[in-house]
Amino acid sequence: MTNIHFIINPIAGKGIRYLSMDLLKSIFNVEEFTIVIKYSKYKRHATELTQNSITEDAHIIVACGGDGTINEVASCLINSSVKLGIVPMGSGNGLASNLNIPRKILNSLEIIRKQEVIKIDVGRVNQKYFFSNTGVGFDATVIKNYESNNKRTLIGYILACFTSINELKHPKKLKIHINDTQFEIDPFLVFISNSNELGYKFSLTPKASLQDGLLDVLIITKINKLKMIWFGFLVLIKKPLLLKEAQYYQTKQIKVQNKKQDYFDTQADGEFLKIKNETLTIHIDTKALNVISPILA
Ligand SMILES: Nc1ncnc2c1ncn2[C@@H]1O[C@H](COP(=O)(O)OP(=O)(O)OP(=O)(O)O)[C@@H](O)[C@H]1O
Repeated sequence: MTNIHFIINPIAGKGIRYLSMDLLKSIFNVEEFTIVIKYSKYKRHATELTQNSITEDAHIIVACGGDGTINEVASCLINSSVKLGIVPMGSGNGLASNLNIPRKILNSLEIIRKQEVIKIDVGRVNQKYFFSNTGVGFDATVIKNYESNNKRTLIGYILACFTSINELKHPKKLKIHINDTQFEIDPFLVFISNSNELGYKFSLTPKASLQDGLLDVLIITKINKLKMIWFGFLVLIKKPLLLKEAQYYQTKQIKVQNKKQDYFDTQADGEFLKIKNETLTIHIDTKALNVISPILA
């Protein structure tokens, strides 16, 4: 028997997310599968539920939600033989889209039933895992505003971008160590990505791959508000790297130091995060997670 556990974030995306046992039984034959359904009740609860599922000998744990839910579930499955399944129920669903997992629930369940697994890379910023992206500067401010406006939709992200343009405080003089070089910048954005998609098919790191053992890094120095709007336009037409101030790197590790402050306002997979340290060390663990995906291994 295969033990399959579904961990559902009921407020992901447009909200009121659920899966019925009848639907699941119609796809996962009860003679082959034992099905368990759990709902998260608060932030980070999916992590506790996943840890319990591992103790209960789950073979497959399915994160049903967006990138935040996937992060909470997958962080417990690094270097484990338990397979991660994904049912995209979030707003952006960047990681699911990069993995070619369809948004239609029935289709994503069919993929999970086939159990074809690939290994993907996993990023880490200090002690915190990320699967899609992390960053300092504009993206962290956008996520902070997105979380406070309570609209988990594309409109929510767009509103958060406009609020952030008005209130962005550029972190001062960050020291960057990357690929044997060091330099100092006043950044608009230091964005580090494992995946090539932010969500809604937008990307800041179009060359990124989940399986290349590398992090893709977009660094943009301080720009004025007009340039920020120009950058937004370039993102919309999928040409973010045309911005003159954009520098693009691929690396296994990047260090970001802030000598003026002993904390960073950052984000990991679209969740706002304050990290109390004057240095962020961001690196990649190659092929450390087993994910059920229609992409061939
Ligand atoms: N019952 C709950 N009540 C409130 N928050 C919850 C609950 N369950 C989970 N959460 C939190 O909801 C947040 C958002 O989840 P998630 O990222 O999956 O959805 P999303 O933001 O709509 O999608 P995406 O990140 O793909 O845009 C996560 O931080 C998670 O911890």
